[in-house]
Parts: sequence; structure tokens; C-alpha cells
Amino acid sequence: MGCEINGLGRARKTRSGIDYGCEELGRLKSVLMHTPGEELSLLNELNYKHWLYDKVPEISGYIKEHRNYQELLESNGVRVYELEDYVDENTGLIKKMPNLTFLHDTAVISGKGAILSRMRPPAREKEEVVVKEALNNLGIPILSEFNGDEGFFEGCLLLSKETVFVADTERHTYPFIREFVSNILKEFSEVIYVRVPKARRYMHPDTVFNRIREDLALAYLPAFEESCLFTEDSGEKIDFKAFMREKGMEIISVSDSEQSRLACSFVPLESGTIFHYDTALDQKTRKDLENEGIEIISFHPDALLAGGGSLRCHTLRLCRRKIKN
Ligand SMILES: NC(=O)NCCC[C@H](N)C(=O)O
Repeated sequence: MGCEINGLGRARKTRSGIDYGCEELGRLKSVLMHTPGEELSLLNELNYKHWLYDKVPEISGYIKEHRNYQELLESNGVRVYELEDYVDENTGLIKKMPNLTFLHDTAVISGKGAILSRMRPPAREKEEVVVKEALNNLGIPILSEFNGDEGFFEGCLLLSKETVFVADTERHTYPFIREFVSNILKEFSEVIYVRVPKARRYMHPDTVFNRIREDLALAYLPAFEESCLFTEDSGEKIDFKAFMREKGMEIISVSDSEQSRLACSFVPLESGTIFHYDTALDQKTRKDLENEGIEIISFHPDALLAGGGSLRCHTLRLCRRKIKN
């Protein structure tokens, strides 16, 4: 079975369901994206910081680059589902949410269903409500969501069918992390928890860590203030790099300057091939990756940089599949 909606075009919703799940680092089959629109005109010189932008975007360039990125994904065989095609009830909210285009932060898709975030108010409040509707209309069940009022949790990373990576960032409240860890351990066997400095540059887990291949990742280790491993019946401090090495994963460290250019935040097309901003990595890291046989499909951001997000942030991965021999 493929990941596409059988016989239906992009403009039609379906209840028939699509294939989903991204734990395994297989070939990227489908993603959910939101082409930004009139919500970008909410931004001006007085409020762009409130809206968590680094500057006021140049709107036509921003939208054009977003479209170019979608085309790049499609030309590599990735099916792009457009959020708006799967939203009826919450269309009014979309126009009020200039950060909705950063769909990556709103949910993570496992084979058991979506792990829905709770976005931090005020700038990102209720984005998950829109995404939940779209996922529902795509036929992807919700595996986990937050019901309490006080708190937020902007995402985690799935490292395998067993392991979830959670970072305690400025976009996560500790009680929500505790609730999440205890609930998700019913579905996954371990959670790696990493405390990072509460600063915008480390706002989400993918700002400090991301896997490239089953045995290789990029990380900015100076931000790992404390790392712990939680299982259903234990919790212990770990040395993150040594722990990952024991699991067979080597880490290539990025520099302070690279981290600030979102070096750890890229989209694997498949194990060993990544889509990445051409501005994110220094020559040395490129060389190290080349020596490892990693292929980088480069994308040049200009207007897109105003939003403070990477290609990964614009991309909610829905389905990955390993090619069967
Ligand atoms: N994962 C990410 O790093 N997402 C980028 C989100 C950018 C957005 N303007 C924000 O600050 O929330």
C-alpha cells in the first residue's frame, strides 16, 4: 500500500485514510504543509517579535520560496498534502496564525498515530486545533494530546520504534513533559530527556539534535545541560553522546555559529540524504558529511529566514517507509 489517498486529488478530503508513521528512517513518502497566505500580512515592524519572527517577511518572496521547497519535495517523489484542503471548521483560525506554516512543531506522526503538541500562547496558541482537524480528515488518529489548561509542549523527536527524544526548552513546561513522558512510555520503551538553555535559539528539539542516518546524527552538545533516560520503571542520568554511541549512532558536532543557523534542523529524504538550507553548515561539516557518504540536497533561503525556521520546521512528515528488497 502506498501513502497516497486512493484516486483522490489534492483538493479533496478523505476519510479513507492514508499510510502514516515516521519512526523508522525510511524514504519520506508524504508530508503535510501549509502554504502561508494572508496571515503573513498581520506582521509589521511593531509586532514581528511578538509573532516570533526575526523580521517582517517580504511576503511574495516568502510564499514563492515556500512553493519552491514544495516543488523540490515533489520532484523527489514526496507527496505534499496542503493543510487547507483538510480544514473546514477552523479556516478562520488559519488567517490569524502567522506561524502555522511551521507545522513540524505542532505534531509528530508515529505509526500508532499523531503526538499532538500544545502550542505556547499567545503567538502560537491553538495551532494544534487546526492541525488536529486536518489529521482527523486525513484519517490519522491522535495517539497523544494534552488536556490540561496551564502549560505547553512544542514537540518531540521519534528516533526509532522504541525511542522518543524530548527536549526541555523555552517551549515546554515541565509538568507537561512529566505527563508526556509517563503517557508515552505506554507506547514506546524509552524516552531520552534533555534539558537545554531556555533561549530562542534552542526553542525546539531539532535545534540541537537530528538524525541523518540510523548510525549518524548532528548535534550541538554544549546545549545538553542534563540528559536522562526514562523507561517505565527507571530514570537515570546519561552521557548523551556515549549512550548514542552504544546504540550504534555517532554524532557529528556542529559549531555555535552553525547551530544558530539551524544546522541540526533538516529533513532526511531517506537515510543518508537530507534537504537542508545551503546557509546552515560550514565547509568543514559539509566535508565531514561528504566523507560519510551523506548527500545534501541544498535549498537557498532568503525571504524564508524572516520566520526563524528551517525547512524541517515547514514540514510535518506524515509517512516514511523503508524500501523492501
Ligand atoms: N522547529 C523550529 O525551530 N521551528 C521554528 C519555528 C519558528 C517560529 N517563528 C517560532 O518561533 O515558533
